[in-house]
Amino acid sequence: MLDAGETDEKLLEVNNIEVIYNHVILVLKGVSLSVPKGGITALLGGNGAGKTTTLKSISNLLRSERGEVTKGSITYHGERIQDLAPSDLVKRGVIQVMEGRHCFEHLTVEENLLTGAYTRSAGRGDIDADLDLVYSYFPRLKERRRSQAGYTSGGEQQMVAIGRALMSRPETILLDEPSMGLAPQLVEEIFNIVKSLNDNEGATFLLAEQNTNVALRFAHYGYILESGRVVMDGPAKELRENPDVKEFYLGMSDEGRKSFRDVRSYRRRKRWLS
Ligand SMILES: Nc1ncnc2c1ncn2[C@@H]1O[C@H](COP(=O)(O)OP(=O)(O)OP(=O)(O)O)[C@@H](O)[C@H]1O
Repeated sequence: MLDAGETDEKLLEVNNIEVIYNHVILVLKGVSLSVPKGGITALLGGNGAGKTTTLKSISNLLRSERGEVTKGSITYHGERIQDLAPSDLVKRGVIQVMEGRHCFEHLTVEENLLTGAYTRSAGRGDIDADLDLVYSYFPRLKERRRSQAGYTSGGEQQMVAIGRALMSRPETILLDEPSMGLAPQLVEEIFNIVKSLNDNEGATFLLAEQNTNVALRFAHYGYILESGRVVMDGPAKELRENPDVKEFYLGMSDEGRKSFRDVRSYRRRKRWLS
């Protein structure tokens, strides 16, 4: 059964992609995933698993890092998007919010938001209406609209980064590690806003997150990446109940602490998969 807001229309399809950095470093070894329209899909995994690389492959931001998709394909609404410039992709409705917030520190909060509308030819009236929409989701940003972004808190900068993405009126938002460096209460606040944007505006999300716990509470579906491969995927509810996910990603297990032997057999299994 589909959760509220989620449809079974496939929007974004990543088919068996391989990514190589600097012509030699193989980082993604055949990643496939599919993002339904109106859903929140989570890309999970530890440091270096390949989450950011997957998002950048989709948004075409690899080239500046000497990275390249060498095999496989990526389609959006059935159209191959691999050769599009990132700005053309934004025009088609796909935008990435980079890890680490990336605000223009010397601009005010509102000026930062306005930069998000640059790909559109909308008039001032439409843009003002979109600003109001962003402020309705992030009332804190309205209070701080005239503050220099560099002097706002980490949580507010994350809100600016998401708000700026919203200004391009995206259909799909690729959100990289929204919880990074934020206190638990703020992480909860950000994820609640993601959920309301999904519920009320129908925004589709693909989010990369190390915080499996919070991501699986808010997402509809999850993919777990390890060493550049998807090792497990399923509806978020099922992943939350899966004993291996509980043990290795959520830090809990039904049978109490597993023995070292069990851990070793899991590691063997992981090695076998990689
Ligand atoms: N520009 C680059 N050149 C070479 N190797 C890279 C580059 N960017 C990333 N890598 C390597 O690719 C692998 C995957 O990195 P990636 O950033 O995609 O992982 P991640 O799952 O997002 O991890 P994190 O949560 O730490 O950001 C890592 O081993 C990393 O060292």
